Amino acid sequence: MKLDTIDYLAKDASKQFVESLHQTGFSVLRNHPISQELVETIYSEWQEFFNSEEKHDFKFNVSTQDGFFPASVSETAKGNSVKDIKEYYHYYPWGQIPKSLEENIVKYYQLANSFASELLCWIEEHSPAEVAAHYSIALSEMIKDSDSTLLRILHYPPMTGNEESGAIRAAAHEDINLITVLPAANEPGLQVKDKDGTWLDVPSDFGNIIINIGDMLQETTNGYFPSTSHRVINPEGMDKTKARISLPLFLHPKPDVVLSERYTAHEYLQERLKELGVI
Ligand SMILES: O=C(O)CCC(=O)C(=O)O
Ligand SMILES: [Fe+2]
Repeated sequence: MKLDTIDYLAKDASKQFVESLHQTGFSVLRNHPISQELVETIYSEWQEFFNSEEKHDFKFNVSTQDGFFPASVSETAKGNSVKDIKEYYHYYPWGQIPKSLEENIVKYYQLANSFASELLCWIEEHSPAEVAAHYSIALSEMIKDSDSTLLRILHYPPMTGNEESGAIRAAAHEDINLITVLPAANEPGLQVKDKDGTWLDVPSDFGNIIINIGDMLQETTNGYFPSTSHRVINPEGMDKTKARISLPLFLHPKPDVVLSERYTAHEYLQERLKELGVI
């Protein structure tokens, strides 16, 4: 398996993009319309937030899952017993957000959502007819005005040497949602699992944007678009002292969208959150 970066401005970009998603579950775009300056500003604003004590004033609401998740309650990936070495913030447009961080996050949320909608149109356009026949509504309609789409701001702190044995920044997992839009983080570490089980580095040049398939689109397409395992490995050498910030947007359909004969989006999400021990 090979992950090339695709030029968003190329004539056949949409075709290459969708082919890569079909083959690998991942696609990496350069020359895309998401402002790198905005992404960098967000990284530095949130680094400051995670370094401050203010974050504890925004502790997540258990029932609605918005807000700050400290490392002590951080996720344990499905099938894993050790917690990931990370803390994060869940932003929803209806959820809590520090005033000083609101403007850029709202701007980014809107930009990335409309970009995702264009990419879902690309996916639909290049889906084989027998796959597209199972879309209950247009893919871009599934996420339109959805309250469930989640922007996660992730902070992987510098390594201290006291981490739990076997813990990594993000253990191997698959995303639950339809697709994920992920600007390359400010530090490396993201890897994707090849069909033969080898871990490959995702080309994460600063400025690239990574799109991956989640379980919901895999369910809807009966596996035509695979939801591939990925992880974030720990830094080595000099990089150990560096924090890593990343900004995945998890595109979630509206709850009553029918994904397949077996599931609506709501039913699917509940089942997966239960498995994760989040609810
Ligand atoms: O931090 C990253 O680059 C990836 C994070 C991720 O895969 C996730 O939060 O689902
Ligand atoms: Fe992920």
